[in-house]
Amino acid sequence: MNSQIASSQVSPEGHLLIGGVDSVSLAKKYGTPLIVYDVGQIRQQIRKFKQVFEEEKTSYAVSYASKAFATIAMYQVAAEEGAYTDVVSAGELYTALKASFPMERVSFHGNNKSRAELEMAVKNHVGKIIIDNFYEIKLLKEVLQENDSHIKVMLRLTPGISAHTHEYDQTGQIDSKFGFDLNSGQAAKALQEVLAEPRMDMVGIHAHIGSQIFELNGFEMAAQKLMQVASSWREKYGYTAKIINVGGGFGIKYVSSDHPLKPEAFVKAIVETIKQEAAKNDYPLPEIDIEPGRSIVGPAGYNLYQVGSRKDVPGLKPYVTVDGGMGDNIRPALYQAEYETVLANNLKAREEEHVRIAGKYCESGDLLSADAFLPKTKPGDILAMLDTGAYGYSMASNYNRNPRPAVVFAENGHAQVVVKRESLEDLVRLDQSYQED
Ligand SMILES: Cc1ncc(COP(=O)(O)O)c(C=O)c1O
Ligand SMILES: N[C@@H](CCCC[NH3+])C(=O)O
Repeated sequence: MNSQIASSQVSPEGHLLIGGVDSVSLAKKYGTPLIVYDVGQIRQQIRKFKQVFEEEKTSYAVSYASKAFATIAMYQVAAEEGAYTDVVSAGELYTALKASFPMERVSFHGNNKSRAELEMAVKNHVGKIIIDNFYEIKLLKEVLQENDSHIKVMLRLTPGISAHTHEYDQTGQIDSKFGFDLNSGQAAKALQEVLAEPRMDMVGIHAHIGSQIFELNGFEMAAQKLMQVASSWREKYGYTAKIINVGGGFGIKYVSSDHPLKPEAFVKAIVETIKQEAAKNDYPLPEIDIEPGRSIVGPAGYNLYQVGSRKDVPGLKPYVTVDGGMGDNIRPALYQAEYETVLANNLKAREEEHVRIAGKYCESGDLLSADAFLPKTKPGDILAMLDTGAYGYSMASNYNRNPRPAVVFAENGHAQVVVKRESLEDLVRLDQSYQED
């Protein structure tokens, strides 16, 4: 049996249990493809992050990077667990508002926030704006004046660290599109501009080096760099950062060859680095903020699919086709991301063939798995792809006019639909007929 499945997740008839609920019954009841979250696992991960900070006795914020999975129910769970959250668009902010997420715990990120988005953030009193560029300083200044308002801000810095991860997932390297560059003096200029603006309360600095990172080193370097910048700004400009935010990016295990540290181990290393740097430079210990997305929701998510057609290719791995694909999980096509897959309706069956799991979309690249080791499958079987909770549903599309799947939250043996399946009618809801004059 797949080693990523705990024995407690196997029902007596050999079905996969998610949050104590039979996944095969869920597939029958709600249809496939279906996205199911084990909510207990989400809560547990947030608690583990918080525990590290509590043990280290530092002030902190665990800010859930909601781009990984942004729905009303998810913001509610994050709020219940005392997490903060980051949003990167009016849409995410609107969803957080609908979830009654406490606005003072929201940070607004983004490298091209529009005037309308900044207005929405200011009017709803979000906790912090993480300023990314000079244009944004100007826009925000205008918005604050027009609304006779004040807001806490942080500056996003580009620390010049190339994290070991997929090129598309790097964000801290010098030529990144995100943040103010340190070496050219951009960052110091931004600091001066922001300090000169009485409506902006400059509370600290931020860096995020990338996503799905396995090594401690990049995070330690980023933490050290931020503290060095903070110390030099204190000396040069008399400015003391109250918050150091080191972003997210803690890697998770997708396949058996992945060996990441526990997400909370990354945080411990970051806190220790910041403490050491603070002691070395006699700097008042700042609040330490993190922004994990993937590590909070990734391992808790499962995509359930029903097996349909099969194509055998002499001498090559067969294609086993399912009723979903790149529309509900673009990551394999976009990043060659790998996942483990199990036969959810018979976990006890012996794996006997290597297959390719193809999606139903009209793209040869629509392969959910290039190599899955599975028992022999037949049409109607339910496959569960594991660890799909981050950047799956949030990057879903209606390609080929396929409706997006429903999302179910399962916890303590109960399941509840938290996002309905799109209907065919939903697909044409915004369409208008065209009439020639
Ligand atoms: C600024 C920022 N914070 C946090 C995250 C979350 O990253 P992850 O989901 O890898 O933890 C991202 C995404 O890479 C990001 O851009
Ligand atoms: N969508 C990416 C992560 C993006 C992180 C956002 N900066 C992934 O699935 O790996």
